[in-house]
Amino acid sequence: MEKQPRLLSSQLLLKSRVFEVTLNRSLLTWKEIQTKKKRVSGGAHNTFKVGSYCVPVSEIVAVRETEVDSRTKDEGRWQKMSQRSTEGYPYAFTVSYVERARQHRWRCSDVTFHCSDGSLCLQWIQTIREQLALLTSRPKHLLVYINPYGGKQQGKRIYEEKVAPLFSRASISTDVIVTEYANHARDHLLKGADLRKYDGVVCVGGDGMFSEIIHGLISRTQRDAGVDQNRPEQKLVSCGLRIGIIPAGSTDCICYATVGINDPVTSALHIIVGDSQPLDVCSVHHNNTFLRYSVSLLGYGFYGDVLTDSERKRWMGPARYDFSGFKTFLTHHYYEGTISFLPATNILGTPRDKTRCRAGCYICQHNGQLLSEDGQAYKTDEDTFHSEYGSDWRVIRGRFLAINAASMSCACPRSPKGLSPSAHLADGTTDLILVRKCSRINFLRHLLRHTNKGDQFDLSFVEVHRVRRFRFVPKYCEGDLELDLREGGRGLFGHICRDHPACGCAPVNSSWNCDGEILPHATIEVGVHCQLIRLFARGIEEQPMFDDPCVPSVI
Ligand SMILES: Nc1ncnc2c1ncn2[C@@H]1O[C@H](COP(=O)(O)OP(=O)(O)OP(=O)(O)O)[C@@H](O)[C@H]1O
Ligand SMILES: CCCCCCCCCCCCC/C=C/[C@@H](O)[C@H](CO)NC(C)=O
Ligand SMILES: [Ca+2]
Repeated sequence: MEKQPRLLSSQLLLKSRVFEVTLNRSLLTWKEIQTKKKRVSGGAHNTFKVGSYCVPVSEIVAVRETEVDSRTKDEGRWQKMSQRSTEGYPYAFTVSYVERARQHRWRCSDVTFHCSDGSLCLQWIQTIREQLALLTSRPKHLLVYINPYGGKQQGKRIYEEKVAPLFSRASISTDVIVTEYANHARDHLLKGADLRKYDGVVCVGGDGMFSEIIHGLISRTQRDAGVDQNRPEQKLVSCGLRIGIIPAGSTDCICYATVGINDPVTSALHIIVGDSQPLDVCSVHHNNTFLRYSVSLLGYGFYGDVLTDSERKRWMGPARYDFSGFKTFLTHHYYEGTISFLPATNILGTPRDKTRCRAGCYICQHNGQLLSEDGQAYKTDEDTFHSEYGSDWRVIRGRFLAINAASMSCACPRSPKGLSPSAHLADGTTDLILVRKCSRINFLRHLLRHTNKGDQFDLSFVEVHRVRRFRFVPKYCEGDLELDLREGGRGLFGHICRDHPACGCAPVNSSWNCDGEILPHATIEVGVHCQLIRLFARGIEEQPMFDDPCVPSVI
């Protein structure tokens, strides 16, 4: 690696020991000067190692002047520091930086360096600040929406106690709106907010709240650009503002699948360092009318029924999904219909390969580049689009327990590898998973494989296709019949019995679960818009970085 010119280098005191501290354009390093040696155990001979640490400048949160007291704070308790320990070093500055912990968790840690004179101390502070100012991808002013009722209703507390102090340490100013009703954030983004003032939007809540934010932002962007969202084949304009997710919901699938953990401090730090992760967005239409956008799961059958049932049990909090999941599993309803899809061809990756979408994903970059070069998915090619029964499209009629389209892995704490473990965040495709009618025990095998190492696709009744577009038409959908059935119309068609002798009144149609919202129609048409939005995230990092030399650990 090319050696970077030093911007500053001084001998400073850290915890009573003298370190050579160096700053160049990309790294802050501190190396103990060998006055004392640290014994490292484990060898036949005694070996000695000198502490040497480094932090990338891009992961420094802030630097501040620190008042030197005879008392110093150490690991949460106040300790008396001997007068000798800071003698000759009466000035100090503290660097806050990102430290990696287990399971993709980030923490904000502090290191305080003591200096022999005041001007040197100020020079360090000023030079580090100048370096931080060069990081133009960092947000300075954010618009924050808090859903006080998401998840365990802790959104406001989480933001105030864990996130706001970090934003203020990083000199990020915020306008905060605590929502007062559902769709408050969406409508504010769509109609009220002056978005030119902000470098990004932050959503404190769960997947449903995130969905509100993207609907506000995407629709606003299309409206401003004069783009008609009702045309399914329309190429959409990508959004300029990045979105940060502070997880405070029940599933927090989008946060988990893009960061690797649902932890508010980790997410806040990804926002502060100005990460950027593009994300595919599916548009969902019914009869040439725009319905909704989806970034994670579009699920018909099992996941639609789980959601429909769980919405009536919101009072249970996150546990409602377990309750409704178990209940829906027992009902074991299947649904008939026709699914047609346009397979994604000439791309890297398949839904059954072992590659995982990780930070800096090559497959996303490669496939995204292909799409932007030839505009393949949106040639506004009425021909391809309408040739449903032409050679490009595939058509499958059948009885399904579940039809799931996963535009990302949909990993979440309940299923750490997700519904489609090899799906990509930004490759312009969605993984269409068809689970045909099978026995309860087989369906259970499929479900349980979401939670263990088993391959949930390696079952005769499951198939998975990586697609750019798909359509679904339920068997029973003529005219108003569909609506009548869906709206619980207990009228003429409300109780159509099929071969369910036990209940005698199985519903003929399910509903679509669209990122946790129920769609009003079963007949839908879906297209993937490659990298339409960007998050303050970087994708899941390849491995816990404990052994990486470039974190504050002994080199
Ligand atoms: N002030 C509010 N009052 C009532 N509902 C709100 C309010 N603000 C937002 N909402 C709605 O609450 C719904 C659920 O919120 P959210 O997604 O934050 O939590 P969740 O459903 O518990 O979590 P998840 O979506 O991860 O399962 C969203 O659809 C959102 O539109
Ligand atoms: C009877 C055993 C069942 C075990 C099943 C475990 C499978 C869990 C897979 C969960 C995937 C969730 C995908 C995310 C969907 C979100 O969009 C949505 C809104 O938050 N959440 C749900 C639960 O619909
Ligand atoms: Ca994708």
